[in-house]
Amino acid sequence: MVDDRATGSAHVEAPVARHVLHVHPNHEVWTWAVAVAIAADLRRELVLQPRARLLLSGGTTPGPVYHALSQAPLDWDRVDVGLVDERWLLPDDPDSNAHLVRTELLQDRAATAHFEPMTQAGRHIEGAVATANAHARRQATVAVLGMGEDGHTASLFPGMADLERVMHSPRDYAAVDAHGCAGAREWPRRISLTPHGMARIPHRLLLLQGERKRAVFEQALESGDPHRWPILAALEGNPAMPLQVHWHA
Ligand SMILES: O=C1O[C@H](COP(=O)(O)O)[C@@H](O)[C@H](O)[C@H]1O
Repeated sequence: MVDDRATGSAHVEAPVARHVLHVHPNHEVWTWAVAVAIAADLRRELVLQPRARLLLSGGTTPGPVYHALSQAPLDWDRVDVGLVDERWLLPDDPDSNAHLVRTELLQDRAATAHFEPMTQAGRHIEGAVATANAHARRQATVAVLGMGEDGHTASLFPGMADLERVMHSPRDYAAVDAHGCAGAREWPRRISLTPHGMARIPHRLLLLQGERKRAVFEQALESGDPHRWPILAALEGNPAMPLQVHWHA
């Protein structure tokens, strides 16, 4: 474990470094450390490229990070913001991932970022997937991932009917049907980044909170079975760019 004396955070590199675990002492340090890491990745990209792309997850975990990130001094008008996954809900539905991004990130300095919601009134799910795949032709710089206690990431749920097809899809995004998966809660119809899409993104951050999620992540690593533990898909990618896991108790 390596100490970062300035923040009280520490990080552990896995023996074959497919991930690096950053252990933060509390929620506030976790929030700001993750926001600063995302901003640094975007800033580096904006030095090299005219625009940068950021893909964001929804759920209950990342809101405070997005809020902190909205205050980062960046050329936000050169940043495109897309989604890692979306529930088949309209973008202004309070349970949509788009709503979380709009209310927590696209404020303050980040208000000028260009947002690409996945859903639109009157659009069929296949049309929304096609648009998401068209946007994905532009390589994303950073993806912020979450994980449910069932081991799902994005909208890749263990046991869902479509999992095999989606796990091997050659496209970046796919429509998924997670009927019967408790982790999908009341939104089984979704659009998700696929393992193929995830692996193309150089900077992948996984945000975890609590002992339970850390234990689930460790159980997944131990098992090595991505069908039981879709979170393992987040480990795939450029071996020189391991998944950055940020955790606090
Ligand atoms: O449904 C979803 O859940 C995961 C994890 O959410 P959390 O509430 O456990 O933080 C999230 O990463 C994903 O984007 C979302 O659609």
